[in-house]
Amino acid sequence: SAESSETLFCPISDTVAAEIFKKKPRSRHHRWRCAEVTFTCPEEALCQHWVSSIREQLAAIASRPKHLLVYINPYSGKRQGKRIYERKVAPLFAQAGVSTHVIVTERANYARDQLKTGAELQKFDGVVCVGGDGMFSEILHGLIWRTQIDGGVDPNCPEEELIPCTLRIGIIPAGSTDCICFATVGTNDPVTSALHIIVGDSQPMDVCSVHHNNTFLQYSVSLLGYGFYGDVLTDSERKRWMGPARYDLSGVKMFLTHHYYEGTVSYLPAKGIMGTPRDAARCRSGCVVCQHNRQLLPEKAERYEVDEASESDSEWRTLRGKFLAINAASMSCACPRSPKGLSPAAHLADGTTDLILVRKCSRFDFLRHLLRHTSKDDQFDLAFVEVHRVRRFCFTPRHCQSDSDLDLRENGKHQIFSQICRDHPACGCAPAYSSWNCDGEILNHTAIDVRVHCQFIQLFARGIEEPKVFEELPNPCAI
Ligand SMILES: Nc1ncnc2c1ncn2[C@@H]1O[C@H](COP(=O)(O)OP(=O)(O)OP(=O)(O)O)[C@@H](O)[C@H]1O
Ligand SMILES: CCCCCCCCCCCCC/C=C/[C@@H](O)[C@H](CO)NC(=O)CCCCC
Ligand SMILES: [Ca+2]
Repeated sequence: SAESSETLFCPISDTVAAEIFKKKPRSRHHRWRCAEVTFTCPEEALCQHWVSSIREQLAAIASRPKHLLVYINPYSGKRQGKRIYERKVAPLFAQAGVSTHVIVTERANYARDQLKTGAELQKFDGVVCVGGDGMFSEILHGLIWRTQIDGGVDPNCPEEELIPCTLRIGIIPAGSTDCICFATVGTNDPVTSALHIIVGDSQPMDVCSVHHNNTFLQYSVSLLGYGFYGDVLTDSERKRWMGPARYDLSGVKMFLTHHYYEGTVSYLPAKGIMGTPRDAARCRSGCVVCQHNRQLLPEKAERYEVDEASESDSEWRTLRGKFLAINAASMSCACPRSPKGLSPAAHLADGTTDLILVRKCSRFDFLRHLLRHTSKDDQFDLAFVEVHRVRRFCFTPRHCQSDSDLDLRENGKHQIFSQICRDHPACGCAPAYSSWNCDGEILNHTAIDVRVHCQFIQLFARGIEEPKVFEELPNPCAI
């Protein structure tokens, strides 16, 4: 009788593929590809039995999503989002039996607003965004907001214990920076991300809430940057038509302008935790530092009391000065521009953020600091740079000590003058204020209060896998 064969869908990493097929691993680490493995057996009935058993086993894995809500931003990055999804991702979802409800966004905040109020979320196992960090931010805001309102929690209160979101978020990278995807997967490759979604991976992630007085402003998972990165973002928004290259042009421009800003930073150091921002070790798949530090935090009710106690214990530290940049990196912020990131030893899910203060220095020194983001040298090993691992911090710009100053400034006057100064750096008048870059969005307040919420959301990812040495791999024939 004729032999029967059936091809099964099997995502594997390059290194495992190399071991199975005895090829050399490809140089671009962390990419996953589909491989076809054909099994043959002498009887068709037996073959069908195998196929249906394997399908049943796969369907029984509860962590694998079966129904996904997908939002595509058609204007992300090089405007390839729709094409990337249709050509590279949709066929994989179909092959893996994942059903989808796909929505192409019609305007900015379309996805966020739908998730906040309209979308019926009960029937989905996760929400996927096709786009960049801004699109991810929309999904994050929609889901967090919806969860708090449904649970009766007031997001405007900075002390409120937020309710974590249960729906996982998937990112199909199609943006300009793709920092969140890169730092959680190790590459910004749509096929790899689709496969992590299909196999149902989970990666917890910290979320910072940002408040001004008692008003909620925004959530952040990657970079909160005042000074250099705030100015780069403000300038680059007017060059959106250039696509991803806008950041390079604005980066050079803002480096040459060399503005510094005065202000006061207060922070609550993360005490008793494992890890420091100067460690050589990195946050990797199954990170023990993240697991350990999560366990240090007491459960909900007690945690609130402990935070209150430590804050009143005056463990807060305060620094004043002139800063070229104030950055809070809740994760490494690794991206194709800087594969080691703004804070290479930061952790995805340890309940802390790395507060990096770059004080006023010469252009030459600032360039040394920036260039070290792209080399092996330590960007913190410079006299004008300091870094602290913190649970919470506040910033107040120098000219903003009272509420009345604040209202005047934020209602336009400051915006107009700082814009004139930015556009005409030759006027010699340095602007008093920068803006906060919050995961690629500009905040419209400069005095902010930031608090880290440990492991607040879950992504369809598994963290960056350490490349394995060949000999360490099990022999597939022996399993
Ligand atoms: N249909 C749409 N039309 C215009 N803007 C949109 C639309 N859908 C989403 N947006 C907005 O586009 C902005 C940029 O999107 P996104 O982050 O996906 O791309 P990017 O800026 O190129 O990438 P990155 O954030 O990685 O730098 C987001 O702020 C998002 O709110
Ligand atoms: C003169 C040579 C200088 C070389 C310096 C390279 C330093 C690169 C560090 C890159 C840090 C990226 C941090 C990520 C921030 C994202 O949340 C945000 C949203 O996508 N992207 C930007 O704000 C876009 C920010 C782009 C900054 C360039
Ligand atoms: Ca963190």
